Amino acid sequence: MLLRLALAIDDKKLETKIAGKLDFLSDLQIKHFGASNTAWQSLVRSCADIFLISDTMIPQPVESGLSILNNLPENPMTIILHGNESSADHARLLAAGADSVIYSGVVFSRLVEVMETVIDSRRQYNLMDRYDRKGRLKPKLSDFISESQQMQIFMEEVHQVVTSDTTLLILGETGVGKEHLAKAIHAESPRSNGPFIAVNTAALPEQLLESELFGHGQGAFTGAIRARRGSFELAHGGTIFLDEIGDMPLHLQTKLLRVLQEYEIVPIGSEEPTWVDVRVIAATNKDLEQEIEQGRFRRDLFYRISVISLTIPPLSSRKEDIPALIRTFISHYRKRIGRDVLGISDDAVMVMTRYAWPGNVRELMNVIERAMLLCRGNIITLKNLPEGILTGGDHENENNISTSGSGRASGDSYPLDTGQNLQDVSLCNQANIMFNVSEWEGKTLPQVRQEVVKEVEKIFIEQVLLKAKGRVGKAATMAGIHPRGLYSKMKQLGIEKERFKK
Ligand SMILES: Nc1ncnc2c1ncn2[C@@H]1O[C@H](COP(=O)(O)OP(=O)(O)OP(=O)(O)O)[C@@H](O)[C@H]1O
Repeated sequence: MLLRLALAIDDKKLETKIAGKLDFLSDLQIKHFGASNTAWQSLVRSCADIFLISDTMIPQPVESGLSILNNLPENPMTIILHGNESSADHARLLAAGADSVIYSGVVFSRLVEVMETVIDSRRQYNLMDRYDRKGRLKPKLSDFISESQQMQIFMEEVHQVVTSDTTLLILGETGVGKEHLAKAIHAESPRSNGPFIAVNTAALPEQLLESELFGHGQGAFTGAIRARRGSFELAHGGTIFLDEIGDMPLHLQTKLLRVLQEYEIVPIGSEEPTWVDVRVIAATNKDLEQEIEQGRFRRDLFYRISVISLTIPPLSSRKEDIPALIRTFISHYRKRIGRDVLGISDDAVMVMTRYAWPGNVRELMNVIERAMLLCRGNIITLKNLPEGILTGGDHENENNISTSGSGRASGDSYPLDTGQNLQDVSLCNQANIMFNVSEWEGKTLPQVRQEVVKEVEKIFIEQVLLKAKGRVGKAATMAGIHPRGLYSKMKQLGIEKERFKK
């Protein structure tokens, strides 16, 4: 983040000397306000992080003057240069809320030392403010679930680009984890000590977005009573994440292109460019090539941002990741919502694995959170899942299903899709997926046959009931048996039709 230092010192020579000494700090932007009668109003609206001002600048009584500065939204640090050494005056200013009071006649090197310390602590404060107050999850690349081959290949690509400082374009369907990935890349990049600032470019009207990105000066437009710093300035030394870049208005695309070429921003209403050191990660779920064809996206900007592009595979194409993601979210929400939910039944996992997840990981997270809130015991069951999931949506990509790693226990069940969806799985794997093979040890073939038949019947009946949405008559027709026969089987196997009703 760029730090703003506001100087209003009644000794012009001293002000110039201090500015000259601190000018080498690349994250410091120095603004001079002079010592005129009108300087105070501009100071208050300057959006500064640090004020270095003469005591003569503060309106009387000093207590109210300092309280105005202390109540500014930036929560600035105030250093007062005092014309005399009187410790009583210094104590009064400190009691009134100044962070530091220095005698203006002090040795110059001592004054610079104090300033450097204040600037450093402000840097730390800004970082703490960004990361700790909101207590957000800090994603790590190592936490990305990659049971599926698609995700393993994808994460290899990610690891190759994480340490480079190049602009990145992350593509993928909505909710697939583009911002999550951008945060993880930032956290493992050499910029991880700097801020990560995310801006959703589709969420704001054009003028607000421009101000959000580049900032504005005081009086830049009606209502701009105070200066405002833009996200590029806040992201100085770190990463800016431009979400939904495909929705950015054309005229801002031109401004953005300039930033990417020159690394300079010009706040609205200002003519003074400011240099920023920022890595840009952009994301979209739109087809940018198509947007270019339609004249809605600049080709030159596309080339600039897509030096490296990463496409996160949709959840529907990496269903092997679903059981592990479910477990991760259960333990995440267990802590967050304080519910003693320990796991999820296998039939619920199976149904979730077969669902198409158009809202991707976000939708999966929401379904788990909801299920945990509804769950009466400590295991999530089919009853806790929304109808849309139970009826399976369009059951897209069923041939991607695998439940490896779901930790099945004997006696649990899930509906099996008969036929082709297991074609490419070896026989041995099929057995392991469907049954707890280790429990067959020491049993005779007739005993195992009886157990297996019972299990297969259960799976099959659940499958037809699921398809028939709990209507026993329809399920019996699909199963090719009499409804009475199906009822008695269901009773014997402990299957309740209510679980499958819409
Ligand atoms: N691999 C993952 N592990 C854990 N949580 C994840 C993962 N991927 C995504 N999430 C979570 O899913 C939710 C949606 O992710 P995110 O906002 O990054 O998606 P997105 O692709 O940027 O969505 P949109 O296109 O709608 O902006 C977030 O709460 C995020 O923390």
